[in-house]
Amino acid sequence: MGSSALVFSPYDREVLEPYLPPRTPANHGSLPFSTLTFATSLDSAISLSPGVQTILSGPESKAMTHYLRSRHEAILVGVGTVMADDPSLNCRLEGITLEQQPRPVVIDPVVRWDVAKSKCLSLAQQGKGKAPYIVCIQSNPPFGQRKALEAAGGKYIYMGFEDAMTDDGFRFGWNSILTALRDEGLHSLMIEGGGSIINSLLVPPEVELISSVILTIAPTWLGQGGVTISPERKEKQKQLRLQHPKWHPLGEDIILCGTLRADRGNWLQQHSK
Ligand SMILES: NC(=O)c1ccc[n+]([C@@H]2O[C@H](COP(=O)([O-])OP(=O)(O)OC[C@H]3O[C@@H](n4cnc5c(N)ncnc54)[C@H](O)[C@@H]3O)[C@@H](O)[C@H]2O)c1
Ligand SMILES: Nc1nc(=O)c(N)c(NC[C@H](O)[C@H](O)[C@H](O)COP(=O)(O)O)[nH]1
Repeated sequence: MGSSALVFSPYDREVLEPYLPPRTPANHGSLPFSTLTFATSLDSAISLSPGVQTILSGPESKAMTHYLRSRHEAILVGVGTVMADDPSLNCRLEGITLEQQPRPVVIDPVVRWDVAKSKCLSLAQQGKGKAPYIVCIQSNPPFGQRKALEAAGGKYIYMGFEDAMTDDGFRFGWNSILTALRDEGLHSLMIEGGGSIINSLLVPPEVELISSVILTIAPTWLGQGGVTISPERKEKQKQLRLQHPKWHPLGEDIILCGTLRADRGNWLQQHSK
């Protein structure tokens, strides 16, 4: 995505409003309002392959993503995404103050990402975004990286070792991740990807932690071999279906909003036009 300021219309903002975190944060103690949001192709791919950044959003839905960034206190991605994209993870809408910028959160269990060389940290050093919080298990990250991160206002958040080890590496439970972020004072979280992060959230019981879903669907097929969104289906699991879906065309793309959480249904029914 480029660096010029973006504009998102008041009409489009109103359409999204029922799916966004309340402007006054909810009860102290509750987990962050978590919005799952990503751009997908018609064949459910979010990129051509794991290490490749693939632009799917058109200019209008790109502006929407930046509006979403302005409406959440944090923006979460996995280490695969920061390694592939070296993203800015800031909001480039006109008139956004540093206070309104989202806090980037990167899930990076064994600290593979060199934050000191990242665009994201460089922007924080220039006052154009906040420095990231890195969720990891590694209790001794490289000294130079830690120094640069902390000097810019970022930090490592250390998760417990005991529960995290699986056959294919370290996996933190989503409840634990959201609890750790709540304890950092974050009330709302926009989860942008990548594939591993999204697929691991779209299974019960984790799916109940997602407050809203806002997808960009681009009119393109990426073909086989891409990073696809297709969560594991557990035995006897019911079909996972978006509740209270709302379709909203934006440029050449379509935005699909909805919820997966039983307790959000009534609220959405009352507030959706
Ligand atoms: N189209 C979009 O909206 C969009 C959004 C984000 C990323 N992407 C693309 O997705 C691709 C990256 O996806 P990916 O699946 O390879 O990487 P990812 O960003 O999902 O990161 C995966 C890594 O995160 C860590 N991780 C994930 N869940 C964890 C958990 N519960 N506990 C501990 N660690 C966990 C693991 O180390 C894992 O290897 C890139 O090509 C990127 O461009 C696209
Ligand atoms: N909404 C959206 N449309 C896309 O076409 C695309 N590729 C992404 N990808 C999300 C991922 O998190 C990327 O890393 C950031 O979109 C890049 O982020 P920056 O603009 O550099 O901040 N997201």
